[in-house]
Amino acid sequence: MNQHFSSAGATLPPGDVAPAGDVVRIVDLKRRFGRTPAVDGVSLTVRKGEILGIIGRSGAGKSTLIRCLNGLERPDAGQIFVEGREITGLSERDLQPLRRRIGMIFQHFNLLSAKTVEDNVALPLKIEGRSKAERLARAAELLDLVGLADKTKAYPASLSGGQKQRVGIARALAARPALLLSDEATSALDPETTRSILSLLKDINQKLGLTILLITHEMEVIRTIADRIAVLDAGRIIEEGPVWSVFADPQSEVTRSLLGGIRPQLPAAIAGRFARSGREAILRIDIAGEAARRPLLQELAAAVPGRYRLVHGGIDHIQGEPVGTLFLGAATPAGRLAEVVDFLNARGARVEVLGHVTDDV
Ligand SMILES: Nc1ncnc2c1ncn2[C@@H]1O[C@H](COP(=O)(O)OP(=O)(O)OP(=O)(O)O)[C@@H](O)[C@H]1O
Repeated sequence: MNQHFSSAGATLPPGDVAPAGDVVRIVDLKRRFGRTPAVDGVSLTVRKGEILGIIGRSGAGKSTLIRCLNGLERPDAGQIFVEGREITGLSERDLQPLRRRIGMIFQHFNLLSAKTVEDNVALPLKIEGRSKAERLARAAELLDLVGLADKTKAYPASLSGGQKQRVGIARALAARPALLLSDEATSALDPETTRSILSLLKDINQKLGLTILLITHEMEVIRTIADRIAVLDAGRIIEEGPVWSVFADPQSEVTRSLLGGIRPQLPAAIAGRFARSGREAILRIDIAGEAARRPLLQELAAAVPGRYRLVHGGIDHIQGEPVGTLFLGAATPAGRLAEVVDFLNARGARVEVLGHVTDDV
């Protein structure tokens, strides 16, 4: 892997080689603007072949983190290693070859309107001084990969947003980067086009083993393609883990709020009928992994007598793991609701009693 850096001129202090498999390693990175700590001690690793999603609200520090990573911003403290080479502190000249190891795609595509699709894709290779024949062959190969083989001679203005982003992806891959950095790459696209671009990115990740760092404010994007998620807030990583487990059991209020839009909610028609005298409790049951695989409801009915019915919810699959929320109506003999909650908790479910209804919702 290090052969790419023969001209980088960066020397590594002993012991500072990133472990094999880490494409990016960020250690205690800090960057402040006046009194604002935009990035406030971020440590993060992007492993070879994975898709890591970084999510955060507006102002969380995502752009600053990216700008530090691609060398556009100088951090105040901390270190960034790309394929084991430290980039922090390098001169602009020494940074250039390392910068080429990172391909970027952007929200607004950043294509050159006066150049054809093929020339846009080949541009990074022109900058590298590759021959025209080599550039055209690589552009053709990449346009085929992104499904635009018939648009070689077209100009960006004649393309749809999704097609423009496909050109952006092809261009980002031209110089065979170690990392693809996606900065809100689907934020300007409609939901259907977003799905097709995400599916293309996943496909490329699997086919080429390409490592992807994806910055977004949309949980749906993370859910669809990321392996791991890191939640950034006020310049800090406040939560990190496999996507399915963070979705199943978010630890922070910020993550819960970011997940708000895509987590199942009790329909307002039911919540609006909560009544003090209701006999039937409505429970929210969050389950994932093992708890979602077992016949939980059957076991519950056998352990605590009562009438149980599913009023809303279901099981989704994230990275092949079952993750879901069930809204259960539980009419149990007086005083036994606590047993239901304890039973479910003991089997790894998280349970919340939302309210009570009369039997007819
Ligand atoms: N050049 C700058 N000068 C002053 N303050 C800055 C500068 N760049 C960023 N900031 C501040 O740093 C904090 C983090 O900003 P940043 O743009 O990195 O967040 P973000 O997560 O990318 O937000 P968004 O999603 O809105 O782009 C914000 O409070 C922002 O106002």
